[in-house]
Amino acid sequence: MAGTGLRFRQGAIFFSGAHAAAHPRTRTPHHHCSPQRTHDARGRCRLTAKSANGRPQISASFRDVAIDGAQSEDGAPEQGGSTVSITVVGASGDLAKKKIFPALFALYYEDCLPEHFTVFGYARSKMSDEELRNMISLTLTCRIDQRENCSDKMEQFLKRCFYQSGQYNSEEGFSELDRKLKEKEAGKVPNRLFYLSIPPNIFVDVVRSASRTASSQDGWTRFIVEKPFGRDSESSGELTRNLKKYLAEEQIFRIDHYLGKELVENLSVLRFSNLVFEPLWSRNYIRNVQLIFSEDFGTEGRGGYFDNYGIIRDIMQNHLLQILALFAMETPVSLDAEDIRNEKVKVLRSMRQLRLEDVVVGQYKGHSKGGKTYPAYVDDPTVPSGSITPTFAAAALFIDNARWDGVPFLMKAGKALHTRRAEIRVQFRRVPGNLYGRRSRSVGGGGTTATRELEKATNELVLRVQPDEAIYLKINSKVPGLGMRLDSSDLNLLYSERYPAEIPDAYERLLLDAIEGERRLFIRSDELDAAWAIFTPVLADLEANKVAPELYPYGSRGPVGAHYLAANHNVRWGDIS
Ligand SMILES: NC(=O)C1=CN([C@@H]2O[C@H](COP(=O)(O)OP(=O)(O)OC[C@H]3O[C@@H](n4cnc5c(N)ncnc54)[C@H](OP(=O)(O)O)[C@@H]3O)[C@@H](O)[C@H]2O)C=CC1
Ligand SMILES: O=C1O[C@H](COP(=O)(O)O)[C@@H](O)[C@H](O)[C@H]1O
Repeated sequence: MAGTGLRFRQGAIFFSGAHAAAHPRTRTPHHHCSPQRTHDARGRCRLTAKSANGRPQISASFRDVAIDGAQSEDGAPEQGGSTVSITVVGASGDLAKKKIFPALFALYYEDCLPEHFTVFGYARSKMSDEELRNMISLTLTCRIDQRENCSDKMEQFLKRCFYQSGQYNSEEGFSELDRKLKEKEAGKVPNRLFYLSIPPNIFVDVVRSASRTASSQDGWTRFIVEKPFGRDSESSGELTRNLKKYLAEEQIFRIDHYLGKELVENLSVLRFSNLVFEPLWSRNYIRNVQLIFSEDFGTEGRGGYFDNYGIIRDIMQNHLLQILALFAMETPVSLDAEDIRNEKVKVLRSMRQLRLEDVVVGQYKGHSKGGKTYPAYVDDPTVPSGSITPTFAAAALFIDNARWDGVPFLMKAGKALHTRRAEIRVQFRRVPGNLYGRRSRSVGGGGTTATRELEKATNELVLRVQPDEAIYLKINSKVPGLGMRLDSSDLNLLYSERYPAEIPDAYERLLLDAIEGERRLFIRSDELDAAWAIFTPVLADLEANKVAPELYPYGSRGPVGAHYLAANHNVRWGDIS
C-alpha cells in the first residue's frame, strides 16, 4: 500500500471536497477539526491529497472528509463510521510517559485526532484505568498559546484512556485487550495502532501475540516499532524477518523521531523549493557537511540499555544518518513516501562502509566544577565496571556518487558534553580568486586591507535542529562606512521570531502520520539494511579490537581526537571555530 498523500502543515495547501471523497485516504481515519479554530494558519489538522502528477490539490479540512458520527464522552462509539484505537505497549515505561501520552494529548488538544478514538495502555504492571490516568496526567501539558480550558480538555482526554495488564508474550493478555477494544469500537470500522514502547528483545513476542489475537478484522492494524532495530546487519535482518512472519511491511512503522523534527522536515523544502540552494548542492560548491549532536547530560537512568548499544548505534546509525540521507539524496520523483524512500535508499547504498581509521570514540569521565561533581559513565550502577562503550563518536563518511564524490560528511555525537545541540553545517568552498581575500592589497578608498582571515570565512549554512530552531547563512559583507572593511555576518531565520507558535513535538507529527497511514517519515526495511551495511563492519572492528575510548570530562567539548579526525580531512568543526 503506497502512501496516500501528504499534509502541508505550514503552507496550508489542502484538497477539495470532491477529491476528498474519491481519495483513498478517506477510507482510513475520519478526522474532525473544530471549524472555530484557526488551524489553517497554523497548518495543522488538515489532509492534503495529490493529483496523479504529485501536486497538491486545493483545500478541504478533515471535517470535509469525516463520516459524521458521535462518540460518548468515555470513547464508546455510536453506530457508523470508523474508529481508531491506539494501544501503547509498555505504557508504564519512560518513553510512554515522557513522550507518547503527552503527544497524544497534544494532538487531541489541537483537534488533530480522529473524532472517534480510544487510547489503551498495555504493560505487565498492575494498574486500574484510574491509576493509568493519574500516572499520565502528571506529564500532560498544554500549549503555551492555549486557546481553551486546558484542564477540561485533559479531563476529556483522560476519559478516553484505559488500561489492560498482561504479559508481552501472552495471547490471553492481548485477547482480553481485544475484547475491551471491541467494546469501545462497537458498530464502527475498527482501526488499530500499536505503539511498541518496550525493550527490543520483546518486540517480536508482542507482535506475534497482538497480531494473532488483537488485529482489526475489518480496518487496518499498524505497529509503530521503536528503535533500536537490531545491533548490526545480522540482528536487524533477523528482527525484520521475524516481524514479517506476522506483519506486512506496510503495517510496520519504524520510527526515527528525528525525522519528525521541524527542521529536518524543512530540509527537503529548503532544498527543493528554493532555486538558490539546489544548484549549489554538490561537490562543486560544498566543501564538507557536518552533522552534530550533543547532549549536556549523561546516560543517567538508561545506562543498562545504552551499554549494549553505544553512541554510534544510539544516534549515528539512525538519527544522523537519516538526516544525511535527506540532505544528500537526489530529487525524488514526487513527494510520495515510496519515491522519497527510494531516493534515500539509493544514496545510502552509494555510501562507503565506514573504516576504523575514520572513527574516533570517547567516553565521559567524572568531573568536578563549581563545587558540583559530575559522574563518569562507568559510575552508573547499571553500567558494567570497566565498560568501553563509547558515549562519544566522530566519524568521516563518504558518498561515492557523482554529486558527492570526495566530500567528507562528518558526524559527531556525544553525551555529557558542554551543551545540548543538534545541527547540520554546510561549509562551502572558497571563492575562487577572491578579490577581497588578497592579503597585501589595499581594497578600498578607505585604505583598510582585507586579511587572510576573511578569506577563510567561507559561506556556511547552518540548520539548527534544536534548541532554538534556526536556519542561518554566514556571509561576508561590508561593514558600513567609508572604508572597505569586511565582516562575516549571518542571514538568520530564527523560528521563535518568525513563527511564534510553539513547535509540535516530533512524536506528535509521527503519531499523526501513522494514524493517517503516511509512511514518508518512517524507515523502510531496505533503508535499514543499507544503513546497517555502512556501520556494521566498523562496529565489529571496534568490538573485536576492544578499542579503548578516549576519556573526556563530563561537560567538556569531547575528545581532542575529533579535531585530528576532522583535520585529516581538511575540516574544522563549525561548532567550535
Ligand atoms: N526512553 C527514551 O527516551 C527513548 C526510548 N526509546 C526506545 O523506546 C522503547 C521504550 O523505551 P523506555 O520507555 O525507555 O523503556 P523502559 O525500560 O521504560 O521499558 C518500557 C516498559 O517495558 C517493560 N519492561 C522493561 N524492561 C523489560 C524487560 N526486560 N522485559 C519485559 N518488559 C520490560 C516495563 O513495563 P512493565 O514492567 O510494566 O511490563 C517498562 O515500563 C525502547 O525500545 C527504547 O530503546 C527510543 C528513544 C528514546
Ligand atoms: O533516540 C534517542 O534520542 C534521544 C535524544 O532525542 P532528543 O529528541 O531529545 O534530541 C537520546 O537522548 C537517546 O539517547 C536516544 O536513544
